[in-house]
Amino acid sequence: MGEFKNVSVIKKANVYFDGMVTSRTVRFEDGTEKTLGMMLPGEYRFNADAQETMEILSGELEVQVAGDNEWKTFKGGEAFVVPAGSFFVAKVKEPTDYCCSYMR
Ligand SMILES: O=P(O)(O)O[C@H]1O[C@H](CO)[C@@H](O)[C@H]1O
Ligand SMILES: Nc1ncnc2[nH]cnc12
Repeated sequence: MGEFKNVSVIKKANVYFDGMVTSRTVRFEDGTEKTLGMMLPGEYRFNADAQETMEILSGELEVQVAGDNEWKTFKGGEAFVVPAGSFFVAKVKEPTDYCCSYMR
């Protein structure tokens, strides 16, 4: 599914880590939101208030989700889940395109 239909897109970009990570918010008719983002190479910690699913569209990163003591590599076509109220650390190896789905 390469596109979303009947959505609202918030004009203002979400900017993190001095612009090394940016995203756009897409709002669906049922009130749920996803963000479409790009992460440039670097290491970042992301807080996750709500549970989220990070779908990697292209690129490569290593991820450690809160509490895990291992790093897992994800590439285009793969995804990982971050529990609500936790965080994950990402070591981004190349520009990484992602779609993050937030569970309300
Ligand atoms: O949405 P909050 O909790 O502010 O967290 C966001 O802000 C932090 C970067 O400033 C990252 O951890 C990102 O996940
Ligand atoms: N928790 C998060 N998940 C995905 N992208 C983000 N950008 C900033 N925080 C994020």
